[in-house]
Amino acid sequence: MAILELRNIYKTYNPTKEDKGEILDNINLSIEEGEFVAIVGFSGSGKTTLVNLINGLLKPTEGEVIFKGKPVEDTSHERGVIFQNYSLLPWLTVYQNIDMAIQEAFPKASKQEKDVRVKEHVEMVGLTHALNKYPKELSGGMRQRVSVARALSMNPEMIIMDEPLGALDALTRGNLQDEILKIWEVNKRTALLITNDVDEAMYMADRIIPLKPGPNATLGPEFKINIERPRNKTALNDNEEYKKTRLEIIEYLMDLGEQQAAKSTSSYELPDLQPKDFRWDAN
Ligand SMILES: Nc1ncnc2c1ncn2[C@@H]1O[C@H](COP(=O)(O)OP(=O)(O)OP(=O)(O)O)[C@@H](O)[C@H]1O
Repeated sequence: MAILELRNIYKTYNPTKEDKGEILDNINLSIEEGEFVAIVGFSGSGKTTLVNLINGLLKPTEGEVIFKGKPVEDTSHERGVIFQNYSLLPWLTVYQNIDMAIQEAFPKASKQEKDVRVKEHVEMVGLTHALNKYPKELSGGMRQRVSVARALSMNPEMIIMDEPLGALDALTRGNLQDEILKIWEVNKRTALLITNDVDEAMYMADRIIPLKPGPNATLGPEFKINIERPRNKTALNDNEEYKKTRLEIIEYLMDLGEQQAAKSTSSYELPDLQPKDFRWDAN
């Protein structure tokens, strides 16, 4: 059963102006319960706008976002978002940041239940030693771990990730990818990852859907990643299916980039593409 459906989404931030600045157009997507879907997009193509529409922070100009059969009207702890920029409250400790989220999702839980839940999730991301630290005392990787713990502590049915690991070094990024995958598999959640990293998308997702460059960005054809889980980064480099699909995706994105460059006088950035013969070393 589809847990999330995007139906004919059109989004502009200036509906009344002559130059409407259309961001997204004709976005249609259906995500099944338990799936892990990645959307790979060009910089500035409208990825965050799409996340905010799904999350309920924004409303589509036209079309509908349907979650569990009902139109999304507002944010909800059923959809946990892990943002690009950690978004922790700087005046609260790790414990307090997570406690606040739990308070919102489980207002009737007792103090002790909430305490157990905070500690359980902090432990899940290996930060028990930093429970009483403030965000400024943590590294980027640790802050992002807190964001992951906070999103998951609300027990969301769907985890939505907006380029959550972009700012991290390769080792921390690899470790967090594995942690997120573990949590997704063990808890049988649905996940949507927005990224500009094709390899990250291929390692984590069941299907990859490109978001074409805007204005009027729309979704491209999906690429299925038919590779058994758990996936092993070293083995993936020699997996024929992986190599073939990776090449298809990269060629598709490069073609899109070239078409866009021919149309546009302004410069823009491609997704994080690596040369076709690049080998991804395991961490
Ligand atoms: N509140 C807003 N009002 C007007 N325009 C906006 C607003 N938010 C975003 N935009 C514009 O919408 C377009 C898409 O922005 P968005 O942040 O969704 O893209 P993105 O793919 O997430 O970008 P990046 O890869 O840089 O994070 C950009 O041209 C941006 O300037």
